[in-house]
Amino acid sequence: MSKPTSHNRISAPEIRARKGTDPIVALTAYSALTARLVDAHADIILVGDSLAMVEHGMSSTLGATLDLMILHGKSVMRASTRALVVVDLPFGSYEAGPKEAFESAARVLQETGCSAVKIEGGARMAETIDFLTGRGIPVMAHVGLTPQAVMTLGGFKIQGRNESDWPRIEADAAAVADAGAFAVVLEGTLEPLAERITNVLSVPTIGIGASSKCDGQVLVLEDMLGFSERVPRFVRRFGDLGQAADEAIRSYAAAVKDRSFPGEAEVYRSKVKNAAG
Ligand SMILES: Nc1nc(=O)c2c([nH]1)NC[C@@H]1CN(c3ccc(C(=O)N[C@@H](CCC(=O)O)C(=O)O)cc3)CN21
Ligand SMILES: CC(C)C(=O)C(=O)O
Ligand SMILES: [Mg+2]
Repeated sequence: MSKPTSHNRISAPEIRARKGTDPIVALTAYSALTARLVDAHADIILVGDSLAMVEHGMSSTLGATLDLMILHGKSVMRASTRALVVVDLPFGSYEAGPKEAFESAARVLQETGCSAVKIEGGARMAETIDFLTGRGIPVMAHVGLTPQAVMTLGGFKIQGRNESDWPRIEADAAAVADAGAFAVVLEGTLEPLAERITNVLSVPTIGIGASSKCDGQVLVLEDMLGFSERVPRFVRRFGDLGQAADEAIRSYAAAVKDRSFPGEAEVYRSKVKNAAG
């Protein structure tokens, strides 16, 4: 029996088994263009609901809808072959209960062909994570700074600044791991707390603004490429593509205005055909 092509991808169990081995490389991608670039080097491509802000100019992630996530998920799947593709379940598509979460997650897997979903929340999401994983849907969890809770948190606030909050965040991470999550994103948490959680958890932690001791790291691609104008402190700009793009677009505009574009090589000058041949 020939293997379906999707089985050439890294699987959720393979990511789980990476705990304590070499670091897991994850990045976001929302489109075919960026998915192709990331697929060459990353273990996990996350179709993050941050696309609401980065790609659609919204001021939070709350405006991402299930239809929008599926549209971007399909695009990423078409242009990737190796990486495990995880799609964020957006705000309002899973919080009401396990059944709502299953219906949303099943749509995402069926319509995009991706392998897993990510949901935000700790202990309160344990029942939902157990329900999904028990029905064939791998779940990546996300605790600490959970951007979908921006309104109740009062902003994108780093978590665990008060040591009295640590037991709650540790319990959240343990609860989602026990419920069957194959990995846990730890976002915007104090470094020693992230290290402690990584040491006690049986599944990999993927850090963003967390700790180099996490089992892997994730960043928003446009942030690390240097496209984003303002970025959180935890972002390292590994490139300056925003400036490179600005210079290219400026040159194009100048060339159009001074009529140096299009040039000889960029126009068609073959002999004009006439009735005589
Ligand atoms: N482009 C982009 N990159 C991201 O990393 C990202 C998104 N969008 N959207 C969803 C969330 C929101 N994120 C954010 C956004 C801002 C801060 C931020 O400005 N934090 C302050 C610290 C605040 C504090 O100390 O409590 C900072 O200075 O880094 C953090 C995470 C991370 N995620
Ligand atoms: C930052 C990552 C973890 C995310 O959830 C997103 O991009 O939406
Ligand atoms: Mg997200």
